[in-house]
Amino acid sequence: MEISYYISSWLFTLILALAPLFFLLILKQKCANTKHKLPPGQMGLPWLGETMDFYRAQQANRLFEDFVRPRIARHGKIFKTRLMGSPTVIVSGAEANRFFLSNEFKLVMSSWPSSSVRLMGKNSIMEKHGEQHRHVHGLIASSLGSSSAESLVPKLSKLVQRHLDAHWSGQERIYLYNFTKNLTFHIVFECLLGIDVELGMKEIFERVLEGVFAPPVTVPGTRFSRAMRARKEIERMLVRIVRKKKEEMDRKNLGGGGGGSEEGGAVLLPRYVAAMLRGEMSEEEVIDNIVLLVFAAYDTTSFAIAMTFRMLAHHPNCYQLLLKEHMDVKSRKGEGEDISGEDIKKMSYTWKVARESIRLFPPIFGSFRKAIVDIEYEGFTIPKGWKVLWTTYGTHYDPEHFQDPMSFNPDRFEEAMPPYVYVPFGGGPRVCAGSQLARMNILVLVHHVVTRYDWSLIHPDEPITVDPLPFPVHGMPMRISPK
Ligand code: HEM
Repeated sequence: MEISYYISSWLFTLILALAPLFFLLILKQKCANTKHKLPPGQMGLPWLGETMDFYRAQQANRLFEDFVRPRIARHGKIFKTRLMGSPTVIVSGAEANRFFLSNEFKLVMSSWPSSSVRLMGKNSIMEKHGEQHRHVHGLIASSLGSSSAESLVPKLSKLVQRHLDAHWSGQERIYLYNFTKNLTFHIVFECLLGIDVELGMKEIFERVLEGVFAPPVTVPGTRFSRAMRARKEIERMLVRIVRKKKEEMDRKNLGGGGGGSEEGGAVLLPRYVAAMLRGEMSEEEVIDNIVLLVFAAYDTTSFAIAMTFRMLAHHPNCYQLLLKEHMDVKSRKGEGEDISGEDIKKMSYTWKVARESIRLFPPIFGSFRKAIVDIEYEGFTIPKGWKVLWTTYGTHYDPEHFQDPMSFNPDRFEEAMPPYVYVPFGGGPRVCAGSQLARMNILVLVHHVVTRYDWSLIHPDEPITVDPLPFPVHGMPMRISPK
């Protein structure tokens, strides 16, 4: 009796003594919860999260309609989910684009699947940060600043005509998307890099690109292991080409301050090799960045061209305006005289048509970043290590920025856009380094097609699928006849 009385009074004293401590702990937890408030949203199943819904929507090219929009309606423009095991916050709107894209390296860093990194190489621009990133980005961007890109026009125009002669002459039906892929591949190598395309090169590159988003399984027979083998083949080819260029430039003593510009203006390989000779880039960096450029340019530009023609087929009035623009350019040329960088400036309506097509059909839906610190944004905390996904659709399809957003209206580009609203080429330090080349590629091809051929689409509403970037399922067959 005495013992039980002793124990209960001892317990009572202990509880009394610890009560303030418990109270403080609960208070602290509550404060922490309100201070570190996670965005609303569903994390879904363990590890898998909402991955299946995300990929189903993406594959049908309905990521915004079927995945993002319903969640914005439920939770608002910032919401959390879980994709492929990673807690992820999806953000929408111009302010979110500005915040996350301009804070690259400070709050976030771009985040690619390990298969992409292994196939592009760990020395490519996608894996570079800070000063090293700025150097490589600067080399590409200065080769393709608007005036340098315009200096590529004569070469690009000859290449386009050569491809039209080789693949369209005498044909009644061509596959536009497949044609533009082949053409873009040659443009990147021959016009931008200054490398002749060798037999079988494109097929090997395609095998590399097929594995870029595949699971990184190295068992023989998988997409990824095939892609890794192709990557080694490409590497051998490129090492030979880069070393040959290095010897040539070494002999001519062209490594110095001119950055290789003595070797031919905007052409990039001599610039890369000059940086190598100055000790600013390694051979591995040059090789990895060549592979990365093909990956960055190939499917994106081809899809942009395909969608521009699709929109022209759907909007005959716009086509008439565009055709007049090109016939005017052609009529001012002498017999056999080719277009120049100056003529590109006269294709402003065509560029509006292309920009509007890319707004509605962005080749890249957005991209992933990883939080490198805890981020406070809009009253929520995004914990360090979480992924952030910004999307082009978040602004491109928003009536706040684009009146009647799903309608095709090239004239909306007469007004200047506020920053971070029209973002098919991204923004901030990682803004697309090749947007000017994409512009030249689109304008020059459109010019030669519409001035030389009458054309119509065989499937004007051809379905688009995504794997991992969007493309028309039948390769966009077109009926053509010479004018
Ligand atoms: C219509 C065609 C194109 C579209 C829509 C496009 C879109 C984009 C986007 C959205 C990004 C940023 C990705 C991110 O923020 O993570 C990007 C980056 C990049 N693009 Fe493009 N691109 C196109 C064509 C090209 C071409 C033709 C080239 C070069 C030949 C190119 C080279 C690059 C490079 C090097 C980067 C990485 C920049 C960096 O990390 O600093 N792109 N592109």
